[in-house]
Amino acid sequence: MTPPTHETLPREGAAEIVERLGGRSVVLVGMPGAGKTTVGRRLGQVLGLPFVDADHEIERAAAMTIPEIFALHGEAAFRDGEKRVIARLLAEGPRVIATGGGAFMAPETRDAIARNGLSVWLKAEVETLLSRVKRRSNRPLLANGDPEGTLRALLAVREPVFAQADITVRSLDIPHDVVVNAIVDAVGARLGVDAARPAAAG
Ligand SMILES: Nc1ncnc2c1ncn2[C@@H]1O[C@H](COP(=O)(O)OP(=O)(O)O)[C@@H](O)[C@H]1O
Ligand SMILES: O=C(O)C1=C[C@@H](OP(=O)(O)O)[C@@H](O)[C@H](O)C1
Ligand SMILES: [Mg+2]
Repeated sequence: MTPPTHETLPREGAAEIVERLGGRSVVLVGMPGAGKTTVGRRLGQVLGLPFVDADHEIERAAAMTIPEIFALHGEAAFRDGEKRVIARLLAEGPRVIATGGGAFMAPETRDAIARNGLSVWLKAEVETLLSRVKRRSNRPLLANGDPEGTLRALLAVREPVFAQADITVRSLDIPHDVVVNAIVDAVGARLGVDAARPAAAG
C-alpha cells in the first residue's frame, strides 16, 4: 500500500473531465497572489493537460519582462498583448491557462473564455494576497510603495467581475495540492463527472 504520489497522477476522473471539456481550457482568474501560476501548473499535471501562463507567453512574445513592457510601452500596450495572447492560447485547444490578475477585466477576454474555456476564480483575502506578493517584486502595478492600498483598490473594482467566473474556489494558505483537488472537484461537479475523486491509495 503506497500512498498516492505525484507519479500516480493524473487523478481518477481526469480523463472524463478532459473529454467533457470538449476542447475547452480551464482558465484561472483572480488577483495577483491568488496562486494562479503556482496552482495552475499542478492542476495541469493532475488533469493531464498542458499548462501555460499567459504572462510568461506575453514575456516570450515581447522578448522582455512584464516590468520592462510596462516601463517601455505602458500598461495599455501590455493589455493589448494580453488580449491577443489569451485569445491565441484559447484557440490552441484544451489547456490549463493561468491569466494575469487584470486579464479577466477585458470584456473581449471574458467573452473568449466563455466560448472556449471554463473560468475558475481563485479567491483570497487581501491579507493573504499581500503576504504572498511581498515575496516577489515583478508586479509593476504593486510597485508604488503602497501594495496593500493598491490591492484593496484593485479588489474593489475587480471582485464583482471575478464573481462572474463559472466556478469559485478559495485559495487559502494550505498545501497547493489541496487547492488543486478542490478545483478538480468543482470542475468535475460542474461537468457532471461522478468519478472526479482522488484515487484511493494502493
Ligand atoms: N495555497 C497556497 N498556500 C500558500 N502559498 C501559496 C498558495 N498558492 C500560492 N502561494 C504562493 O503565493 C505566491 C504567489 O503565487 P502565484 O502563483 O505567483 O500567484 P498569481 O499567479 O495568482 O499572482 C507564490 O509564492 C506561491 O508559492
Ligand atoms: O493584476 C494585474 O493587473 C497584473 C497581474 C500580474 O499577474 P499575476 O496576477 O499573475 O500576478 C501581471 O499580469 C501584471 O503585472 C498585471
Ligand atoms: Mg501569475
